[in-house]
Amino acid sequence: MQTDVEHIREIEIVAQHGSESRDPIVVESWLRCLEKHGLDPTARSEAYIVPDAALRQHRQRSEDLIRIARSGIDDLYRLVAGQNYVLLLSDGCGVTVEYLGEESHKAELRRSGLYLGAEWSEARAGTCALGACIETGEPLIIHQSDHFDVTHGGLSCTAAPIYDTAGRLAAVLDISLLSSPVARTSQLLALNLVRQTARRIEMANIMAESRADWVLRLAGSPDFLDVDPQAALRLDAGGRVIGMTNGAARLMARVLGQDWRHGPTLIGRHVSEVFDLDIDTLEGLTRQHAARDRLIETRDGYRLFAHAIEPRRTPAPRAEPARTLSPELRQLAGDDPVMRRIAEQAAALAPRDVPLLIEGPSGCGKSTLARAIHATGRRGPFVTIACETIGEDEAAVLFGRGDARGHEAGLIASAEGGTLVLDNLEELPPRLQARLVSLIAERRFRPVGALRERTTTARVIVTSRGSAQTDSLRRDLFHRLSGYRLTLPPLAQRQDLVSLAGRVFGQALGCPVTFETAAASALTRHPWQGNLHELEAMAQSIATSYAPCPASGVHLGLAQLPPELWDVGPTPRADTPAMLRHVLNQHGWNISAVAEALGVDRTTIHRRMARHGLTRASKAVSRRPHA
Ligand SMILES: Nc1ncnc2c1ncn2[C@@H]1O[C@H](COP(=O)(O)OP(=O)(O)OP(=O)(O)O)[C@@H](O)[C@H]1O
Repeated sequence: MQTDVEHIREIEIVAQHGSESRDPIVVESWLRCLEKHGLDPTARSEAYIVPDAALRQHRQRSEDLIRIARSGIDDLYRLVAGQNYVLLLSDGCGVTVEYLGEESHKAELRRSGLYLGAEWSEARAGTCALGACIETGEPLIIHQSDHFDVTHGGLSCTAAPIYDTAGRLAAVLDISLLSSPVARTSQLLALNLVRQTARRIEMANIMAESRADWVLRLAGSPDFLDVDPQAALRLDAGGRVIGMTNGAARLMARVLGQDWRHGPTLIGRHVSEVFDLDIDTLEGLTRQHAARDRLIETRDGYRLFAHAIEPRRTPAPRAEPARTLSPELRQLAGDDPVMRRIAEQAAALAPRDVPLLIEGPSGCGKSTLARAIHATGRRGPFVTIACETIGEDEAAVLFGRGDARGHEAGLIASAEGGTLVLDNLEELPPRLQARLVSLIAERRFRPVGALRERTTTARVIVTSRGSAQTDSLRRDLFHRLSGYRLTLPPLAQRQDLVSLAGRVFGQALGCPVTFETAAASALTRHPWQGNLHELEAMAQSIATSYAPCPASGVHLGLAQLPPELWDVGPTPRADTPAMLRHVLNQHGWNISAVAEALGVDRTTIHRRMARHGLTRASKAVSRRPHA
């Protein structure tokens, strides 16, 4: 058994020379504690229990997850309780929102932090299973002297992450022992148990969310396929992925050559990019067929058994909620199913007093969405802070000032009663980001030089260009926001690209704009790396050639579009969603005319429309007048 002095000495040696004997996951966490969190191994800090009001907030945010996780964690606790384990469920900030432990040990457990409300983020508690699991996204064991802080040196903790169906870390499940006489390897069984329970909770979650959609469940063996699958995907009527378990995210990422940690970027990919199947072939994978026959292959050559579960038919049409969208959100959603779903989520969140994170690449419409949410749900001022314009020493611009040098209101105070948008927050200097944690979590902020904190009633919306899991957007800020997060797709993925381009060109030219098929096809194949910024710039670049524009409008061919669109690459498949929508619009949704134009029969058009989720309801949205 190591003494405290030996433990601190070991951390110092590992910091300089690395370690052969410690698990690399532990070594990396120690280094993060020293370098990223600035923790001191010689300082002992007792477990921290958040105040009751903060705990209530954390539990409220995790309510849905706790409900769904309930039976899984009860089962797990029953399995391990006899061996003195305590079970903790933490949210993405490391705050324990659910706890199962022996009542008779309550006082000791509370002292050690194995208790409701204990905060186990790495930044606060040093290396610990919950904190390291949040940082790495991996299941892991932190046993006794693996802990950074000697205060926790008796604990043995094993944790696994739970992801939501959008691929974001939602919670961490942990089982811990107050003191364990045995070696680290004894926890390997515990690790498997926690990992399996986390997987089952994710499975229950995706099933609860997917009643009206296809679910594709996967397993390596036909025997467990229908009872305990390893991964699951939720698919829309067009075969695009709209939800997944972490097992499925890892599988997709491997096939697509991406990092699974960027889970949200996998949403919207087509199932046929990952497996040798399409929405039309899912019926052959339902339980009507023997499990052994439901074999599919991934695009990188691995075989898996699959179980497709059909959507439950409900009498209410799915497009119904679109009618309840505010004009601003309806305009923003255009005629794209993914955007429509985002607009529906935004409409539900607009009246709620919660901080929001909107993310997506530059120019995909983050600020516009923030404004639409404000217009939908709030009165009062709408204040946008362009974070790239605020320097390290300009805290007073944001927070105001309240010292001998006088009083200054600051931008945060100017949003009182309205909406405060922190635009591209990752551009704000890290020291100022740190000061925003309490603004986002509790709406409190302290003006420069002031002794007291102030509160604000402004609703905070943060936008971010990157994947918010990057280091520049502080992890604790990100976790405080991650419960309410809207991820906008890049322009190239939008199904309504051609009609949207028509609107943007129409605005620039000052008259209605439509496109010939070759021009529309070029638009759908351009990568649009600058998203709407690039589309708007392109529209502006040709606008002068059409001034004055005839009131009857213009029908643009490929030659009238800028040369960067001429190199159109491979011939388009006429059934890509954006092209099909374009041809449908061109022919006033007359299926016979569309079938004739594309040289296929009407049944094929109906099948393709179903595959891409193009319905008469979405047609109504597409025919809105030009903005
Ligand atoms: N749905 C939409 N339809 C038409 N135009 C849009 C839509 N959404 C955004 N725009 C326009 O596209 C441009 C870029 O949008 P916006 O500034 O909201 O993007 P952003 O993601 O916040 O960009 P950045 O990351 O550069 O700050 C703006 O001129 C905006 O008016």
